[in-house]
Amino acid sequence: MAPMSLESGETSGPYVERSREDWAQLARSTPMTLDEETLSRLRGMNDPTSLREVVEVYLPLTRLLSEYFRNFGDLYRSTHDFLRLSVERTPFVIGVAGSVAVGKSTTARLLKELLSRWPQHPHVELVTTDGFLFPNAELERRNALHRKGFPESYDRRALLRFVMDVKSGKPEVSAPVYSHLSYDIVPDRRIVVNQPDILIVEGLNVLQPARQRADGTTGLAVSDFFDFSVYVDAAPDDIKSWFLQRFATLRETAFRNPESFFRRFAEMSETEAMRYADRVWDTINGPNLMMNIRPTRGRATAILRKGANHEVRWVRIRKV
Ligand SMILES: Nc1ncnc2c1ncn2[C@@H]1O[C@H](COP(=O)(O)OP(=O)(O)O)[C@@H](O)[C@H]1O
Ligand SMILES: CC(C)(COP(=O)(O)O)[C@@H](O)C(=O)NCCC(=O)O
Repeated sequence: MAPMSLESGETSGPYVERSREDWAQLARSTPMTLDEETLSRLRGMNDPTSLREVVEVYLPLTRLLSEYFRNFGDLYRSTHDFLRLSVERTPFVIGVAGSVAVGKSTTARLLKELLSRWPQHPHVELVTTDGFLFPNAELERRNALHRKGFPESYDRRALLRFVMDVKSGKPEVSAPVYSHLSYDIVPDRRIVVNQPDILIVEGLNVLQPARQRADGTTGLAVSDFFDFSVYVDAAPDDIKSWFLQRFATLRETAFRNPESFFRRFAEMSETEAMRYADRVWDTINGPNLMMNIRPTRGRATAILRKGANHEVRWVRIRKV
């Protein structure tokens, strides 16, 4: 069978695809719980996600998620009855994947906010995988400082341990923290996740399958613990232009902070700084997208495909 083209909007096999218009119809009667002020707090830099986008794209997604969540609870209860186990319910885990600068953070933060507002008020936690990047000194030792964001730049074992601990119901599981300001892991700082009902794990590589070991066996990957996953998708040229626009905005804002690792880009000429950003895309983030991130797209439960103006044009769902 010829591989399915995601550009043409076809539907085939175990997937169903809905145009933006059809998708929006699926949650027509769902009440909107977010206001403009909350949305502006959740939006990433240069991300124009509107309240209309929340109503037409994210509410249907949360309705679908609530079906998965309910079924997950039923399955969990019945299998535990069968096994005569009396363990507390463990969290429902959602992965959010996609390129650098595609808007994953906005999607993940929106999901956190909308799911927390469900009638049963679940406790929702969000963790980004950048905390599991190796510190710069370790990346340097591994000759991988120019590979930040590639699968090998993460402490995958620690990330897997973190997700497994949370998923198995352990209290107070902690994760390291990354700072865009210092461009490094923050020493002596951890965030703590305490038995949430829902855990959202957001990052470039969260849909990667497990690696094969030298002896030919495969281990586990974080994606093995996902109960639902979302891939935020767009044309690579659009994502590159969003990355460059964001870099230009960061030059005017965050990079001006005297403590910013990127301070020198606020000080050099715009042409020079933008030439650097273009090179970062062409040598790091672009190749990582094409070689590692995009190939995991088909593994997601839901794909949100954005157009050049950031609006989601169509949604693809795995039927099974
Ligand atoms: N150099 C930087 N300085 C400050 N903030 C940054 C920098 N690079 C990225 N960010 C912010 O970090 C967050 C994550 O960015 P990214 O990993 O590109 O994911 P996405 O754009 O898909 O949400 C975004 O909110 C972005 O605005
Ligand atoms: C921090 C990131 C690797 C993304 O981390 P994630 O939370 O998606 O794992 C990325 O946003 C980034 O800043 N890449 C750096 C590329 C570079 O300038 O070297």
